[in-house]
Amino acid sequence: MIDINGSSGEGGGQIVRTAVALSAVTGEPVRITRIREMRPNPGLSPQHSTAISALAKISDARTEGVRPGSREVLFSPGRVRGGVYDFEIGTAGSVSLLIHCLLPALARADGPATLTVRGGTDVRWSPTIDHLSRVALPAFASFGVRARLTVERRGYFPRGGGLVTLETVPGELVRADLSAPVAGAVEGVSHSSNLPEHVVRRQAEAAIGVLRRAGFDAEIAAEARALPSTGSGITLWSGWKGGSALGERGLPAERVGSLAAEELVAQLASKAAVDRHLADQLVPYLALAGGSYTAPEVTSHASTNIWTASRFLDRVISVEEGDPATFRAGL
Ligand SMILES: Nc1ncnc2c1ncn2[C@@H]1O[C@H](COP(=O)(O)OP(=O)(O)OP(=O)(O)O)[C@@H](O)[C@H]1O
Repeated sequence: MIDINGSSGEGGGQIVRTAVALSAVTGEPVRITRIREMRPNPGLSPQHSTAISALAKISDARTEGVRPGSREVLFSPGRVRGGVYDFEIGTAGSVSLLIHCLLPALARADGPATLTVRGGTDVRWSPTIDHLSRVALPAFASFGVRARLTVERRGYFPRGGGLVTLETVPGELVRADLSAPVAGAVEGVSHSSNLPEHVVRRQAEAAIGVLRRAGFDAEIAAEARALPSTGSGITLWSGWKGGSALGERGLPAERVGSLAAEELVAQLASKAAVDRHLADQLVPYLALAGGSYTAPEVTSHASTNIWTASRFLDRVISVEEGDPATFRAGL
């Protein structure tokens, strides 16, 4: 049994997701205490407890303390099974974070899996669904993760109701070295639901303006829909780097487009291979398969994720700070 102090480092939800994910992959039971102790709303949020319950279902795990508000969780996994699963995250919780939590286990399952996940696809403080499908999954694929994601319908805060299908095929994870950025054009999607058509156009035009001034051409798809939830956003990507922003009342569409483009331009200015978010999201795969990658910086999410992974796996991850910073894990 591995004991994890959930208030270590960043002390957020990611320690919990990474700990249960690696527990399911290694078969090593884990007890996580002091969960999100320093957050204004301590303990598990509904989003976290849904992720743990979903992973428990896939890995036939025995659990204790998995409910919103809980500060201590026990997770004792069985065998990870492929199959057909249907998960619903209430309160527009992030579909992407749920998938980040399940993916290491699904990659090592006893067969292919098809998941439908309902919840929020473009919500704050989490990867947009396009960051997951266009930036993270291609990078995970370099480590041998075979997954295909289809966005059937977006879901915005607070109503959610997004619908995503994930198909995975298990296999051996393989060492990868992502040391230089992938050269490629900037692509993107500007999207909205139940808002005037000009919102997606203005978001995209503002983004293109910022990107042009920085020397990048971009092709941005426009997606204006009428869905159960209302909202807007834009995600831009190039290789293993992304930038995104979400609309909100009072925030002009031009500002939303510029914010996403400025984020991507800042990431592209670095010689690093991956963006600052992907750098923490890749840690479980680096720890499982070995290899290396470069990132613009070492965030506290990244160092906390390395610490969590080191509790489950012997492979030592070393980090050289700088821009680019190098993350490396031996054979
Ligand atoms: N704009 C973004 N693009 C891509 N990834 C993002 C973005 N914003 C956040 N993330 C990623 O989402 C994850 C958030 O982890 P974090 O622990 O903060 O989540 P949480 O479960 O909401 O926890 P808490 O509420 O305790 O902070 C990290 O992997 C982070 O890199």
